[in-house]
Amino acid sequence: MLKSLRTLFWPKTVLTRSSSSYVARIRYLMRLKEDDEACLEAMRSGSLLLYHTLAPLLQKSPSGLFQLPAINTSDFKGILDKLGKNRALVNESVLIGCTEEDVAQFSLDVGALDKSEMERLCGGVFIDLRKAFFLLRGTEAPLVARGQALLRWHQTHGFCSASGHPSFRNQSGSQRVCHSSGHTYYPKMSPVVIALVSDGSRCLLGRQATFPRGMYSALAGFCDMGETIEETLRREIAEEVGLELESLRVAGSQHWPFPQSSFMVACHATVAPSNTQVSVDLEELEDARWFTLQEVQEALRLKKPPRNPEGETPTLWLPPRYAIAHQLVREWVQQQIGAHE
Ligand SMILES: NC(=O)C1=CN([C@@H]2O[C@H](COP(=O)(O)OP(=O)(O)OC[C@H]3O[C@@H](n4cnc5c(N)ncnc54)[C@H](OP(=O)(O)O)[C@@H]3O)[C@@H](O)[C@H]2O)C=CC1
Ligand SMILES: [Mg+2]
Repeated sequence: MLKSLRTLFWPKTVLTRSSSSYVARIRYLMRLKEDDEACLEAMRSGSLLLYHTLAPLLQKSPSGLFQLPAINTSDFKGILDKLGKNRALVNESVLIGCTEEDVAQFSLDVGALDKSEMERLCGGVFIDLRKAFFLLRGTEAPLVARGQALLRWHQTHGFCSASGHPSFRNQSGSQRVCHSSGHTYYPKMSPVVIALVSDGSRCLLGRQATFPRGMYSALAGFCDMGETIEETLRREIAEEVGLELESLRVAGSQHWPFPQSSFMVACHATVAPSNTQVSVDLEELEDARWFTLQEVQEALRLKKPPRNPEGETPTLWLPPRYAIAHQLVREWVQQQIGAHE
């Protein structure tokens, strides 16, 4: 069991940290990305986030909460020794960050090793990332998403699209190079705009047929080549629900790992109260409709997803806390409450 291992839990982000230590850490990470030797050196004293076929390893803390165990690299080498596996596996990990104590953080997919044996030796369980998002809190959800996204990118970008030859990663995993064509490839995110549309008193939510029963989310769409955020959102809302936007305001952004990495730009948008007749594009969405403040507040109060069995009218539920759609809904609720005080 992992009891014999030194397990470090990821520290919480401190927003008031001094800028000098922040700058020093960023400069250190820059060097690790560019210098293979320095990266290998940092790996020796670094910590690892483990995945099995892209499912992250989670541990239950004594208080019953799930957390990400950051396993010391040297302890992980001990596990490989026990399994009779080559220690060089550690070098396949990719750099994902650095703690405030200057410990370099890496993620590694151990899909080539026996899953239950790894779970036993590490004292955790590999959980599908979508489920992990419901279990993790604070800065752990974005960290686990980042680690998975970078591993996935390497697993799916092994060849140069110009020459067809294999491409090779640098030690940190921040890029891949094809020695035949000379092309350098960097991890890619697709830009997406997501918006919570309001008519002043209600908000518009939609669902795709693949969503769990009862789940609705803010409307989203990928940017077409050359589009601005405003153009994408205007087009997507017109395409998906047949409405013309009156205004929009950018409210935040996040990296989203599903199905491939997206860069989500989140907005609050409005339509005129006289222009609320929804016409759903059923190719894109199964349903979209207006929800009242009360309906949304009830959904936010749910502690866990409702059962919603077939044949019964489903209870509304919303994307997980970490999804930016969830944050948009919470902000809208606050705006509505503020407007009526
Ligand atoms: N974090 C959050 O809160 C939320 C995140 N999202 C994410 O936003 C993203 C976009 O939302 P969605 O409504 O599905 O987008 P769209 O409305 O743009 O529809 C998706 C379709 O667009 C096509 N498409 C165009 N460009 C791309 C691209 N670069 N990558 C993949 N598909 C592309 C695909 O069609 P085809 O397969 O026919 O080629 C795909 O099925 C999804 O990844 C979703 O997971 C959505 C809601 C909430
Ligand atoms: Mg869409």
